[in-house]
Amino acid sequence: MSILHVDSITKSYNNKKILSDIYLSCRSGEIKGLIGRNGSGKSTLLKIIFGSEKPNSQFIKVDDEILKTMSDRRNRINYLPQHHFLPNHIKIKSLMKLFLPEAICNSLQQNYFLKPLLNKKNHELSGGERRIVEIFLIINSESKFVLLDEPFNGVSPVLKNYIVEYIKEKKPSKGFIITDHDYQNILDVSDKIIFLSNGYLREIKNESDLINLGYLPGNVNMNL
Ligand SMILES: Nc1ncnc2c1ncn2[C@@H]1O[C@H](COP(=O)(O)OP(=O)(O)OP(=O)(O)O)[C@@H](O)[C@H]1O
Repeated sequence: MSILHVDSITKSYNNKKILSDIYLSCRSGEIKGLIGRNGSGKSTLLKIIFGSEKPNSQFIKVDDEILKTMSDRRNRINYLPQHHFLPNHIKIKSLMKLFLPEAICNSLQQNYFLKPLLNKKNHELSGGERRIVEIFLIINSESKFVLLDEPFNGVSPVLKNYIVEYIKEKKPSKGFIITDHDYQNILDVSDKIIFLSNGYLREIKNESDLINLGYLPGNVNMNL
C-alpha cells in the first residue's frame, strides 16, 4: 500500500491567501472527494500536488519519497486538468499506444465507449468524447495517485455512471482525489469528502453539511 502525504501547503495570489497550511493524505484504495465553491482553490491545490503550480510552501511525499519537483512526481502522481490537453492531429489509438502499456492499451481498445473513437483524431471529437479519452488515459497511467479535476464536466449521465464504476474498479491499486461540482457523483464515489473554504480543509459527512456550509442551496451562509 502507498500513501500520499500532503502537508504545509500555502498559496497566495496577489497577496490574497488561497490555501492556508493545508494538510491531507490519501492511500491506495482510497477515494477522496474535494468540494468547494467556485474560486475556493480546488484546482490550485490539485495543481500544487501534481507539481504544475508553485506554492509558497509545501511538504509532499509518497511513501518515504519527498517530492519537490514535477519530475519527482513522475509515475507517482498524475493529474486530469480541467482543460483539454491532448494533441489534436493524432489518432486516439496512437495516443493510447504513446501513453499506456501495451496490455492496458489492448484491453481498452475493446472498451464500449472508446472503441468508436479509436480511428478519430482528437480534434474530430466532441468535448465529452475528448473527456472520456483523457479520463481513460490518466486513470490507466502508471501513477499510484490520480487527481481528477472535474471529470464529469460535459459528460452524459450514462457515462458519468460508467466513470464512477470504473474508478471504483481501479481503486484497489490506486488512490484518487476527485473534485467536481457534480457533488452527487462525488458523494457516491468517495470514501471521504473534504470541503475547502477560506483556505482551509474540513471533512464533511453528508449533504446537510454541504447546506450548512453554504455549498448547496438551503441555509446559505454567505459569510463562510
Ligand atoms: N494564475 C492565477 N493568478 C491569479 N489568481 C489566480 C490564478 N489562478 C487562480 N487564481 C485565483 O485563485 C482562486 C482559486 O482558483 P481555483 O481555480 O483554484 O478555484 P476552484 O476552486 O478550482 O474554482 P472552480 O470550482 O470555479 O473551478 C480564484 O480566486 C482564482 O481567481
